[in-house]
Amino acid sequence: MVAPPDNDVLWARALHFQHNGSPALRGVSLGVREGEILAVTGPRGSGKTTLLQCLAGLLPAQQGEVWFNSTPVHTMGPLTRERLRRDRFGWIDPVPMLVPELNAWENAALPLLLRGTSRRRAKTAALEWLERLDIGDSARKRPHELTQAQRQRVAVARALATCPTVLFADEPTASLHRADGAQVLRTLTTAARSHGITVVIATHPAQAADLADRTVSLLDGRRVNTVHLPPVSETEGRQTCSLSA
Ligand SMILES: Nc1ncnc2c1ncn2[C@@H]1O[C@H](COP(=O)(O)OP(=O)(O)OP(=O)(O)O)[C@@H](O)[C@H]1O
Repeated sequence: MVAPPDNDVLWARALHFQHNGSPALRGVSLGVREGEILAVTGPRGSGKTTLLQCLAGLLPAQQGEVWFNSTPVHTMGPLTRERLRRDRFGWIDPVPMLVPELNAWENAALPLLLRGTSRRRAKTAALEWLERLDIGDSARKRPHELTQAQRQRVAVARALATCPTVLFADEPTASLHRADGAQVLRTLTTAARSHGITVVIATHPAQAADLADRTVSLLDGRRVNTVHLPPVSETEGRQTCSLSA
């Protein structure tokens, strides 16, 4: 087993995954640099979701390797992967999955509360992110009182509230109208850049060109090309996440 390059926060080698015998990934290798926004594009069924799930430790790689910093994820047991996901990763689904019994700020604060952050600090952090996502006024509303776009903003706030090392976003604007989607993406990428959060986002090529530093394209579970865009030098003025329990 060869350790990944130092400047890659995530690194995958020759990843294979089959869903019930049907191949979804056929030998995908890639590295994700710290602070980078990497877009994963490809037609429906090309393996984008499966790749993100393998990188995030949601699915165990069936063949190949996944490394987070210098730690092999592919050899971790389910509990260790779960802890890694809880402590270091954020995840945004195409359709917002909120707890119906909790209001918007409680949903956004949930990962912090699960980590043991005090309720007061978790609430403060959740409210800050809801404000940044222009949904602060609805902080006390339950999911059924919100529009789909508002629910997705809550899901984005929830993913950012922990200041994850890596944020995985699986077609996060799939359920939104174009204007809503564009604003959510802008807020997400601005927040990620200002906090040094690495982002791996499955998205359409048109959106990828606007928001990502680099694009990896998949077709039938294989990488087909990579587009390099000029690096964005926004490390100056970067904010830090200082939240603790
Ligand atoms: N749970 C599952 N059970 C069986 N097959 C699956 C499952 N999930 C994905 N697949 C299959 O694996 C392949 C890759 O799917 P995946 O969802 O990773 O691609 P995708 O690029 O994210 O597609 P989409 O844009 O439609 O979400 C597809 O052929 C898909 O039908």
